[in-house]
Amino acid sequence: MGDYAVAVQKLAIEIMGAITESLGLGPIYLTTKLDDGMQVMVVNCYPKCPKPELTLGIPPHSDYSCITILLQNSANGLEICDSGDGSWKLIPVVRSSLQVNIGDYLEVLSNGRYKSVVHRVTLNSEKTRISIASLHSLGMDVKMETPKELVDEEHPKGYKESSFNDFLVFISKNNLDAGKSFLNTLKIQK
Ligand SMILES: O=C(O)CCC(=O)C(=O)O
Ligand SMILES: [Fe+2]
Repeated sequence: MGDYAVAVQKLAIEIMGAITESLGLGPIYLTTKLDDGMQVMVVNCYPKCPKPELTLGIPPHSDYSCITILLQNSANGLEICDSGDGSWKLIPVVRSSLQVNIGDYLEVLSNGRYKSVVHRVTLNSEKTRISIASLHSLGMDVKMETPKELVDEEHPKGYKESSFNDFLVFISKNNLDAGKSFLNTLKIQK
């Protein structure tokens, strides 16, 4: 697990380099902040369920990360919400691959050009599902903000800045199962 954690952090920094480059910010824009930042590893186990239609493994949420890199066993279950019509789409497991999800931080950084993905996990009656999620973000008190290069008349600043600590304060006071989203509290009403 230790070797995997180190390798996946390195990969996250590389992917984020490509993403910041795609935003015109250059490939090392966030490297130091991510290197010094938070990596949260979550190991999820969803046992077989005789009546999977009656429950969920994880309710709908978005991740408070820049990106989340997910390693899964062969049991399907991850679904993402189609922001167009609100329908749920199954993400089939592809053998020997990692799933990369965009988190709230990247939506803030990119001023909405990249969208944080709302996802959930369903259960199944045949197989136990195991996943390891690695969430990559900045340091506890380091605020993520939209750089001025990504704000102009056509793209006014859409998000307030926030840190991981701000997120922790939010979840300690709100029930995320009730559909409350931290990202929504950051959106600037236009
Ligand atoms: O188990 C999965 O596929 C997703 C897990 C997840 O969404 C999370 O840990 O935030
Ligand atoms: Fe998640």
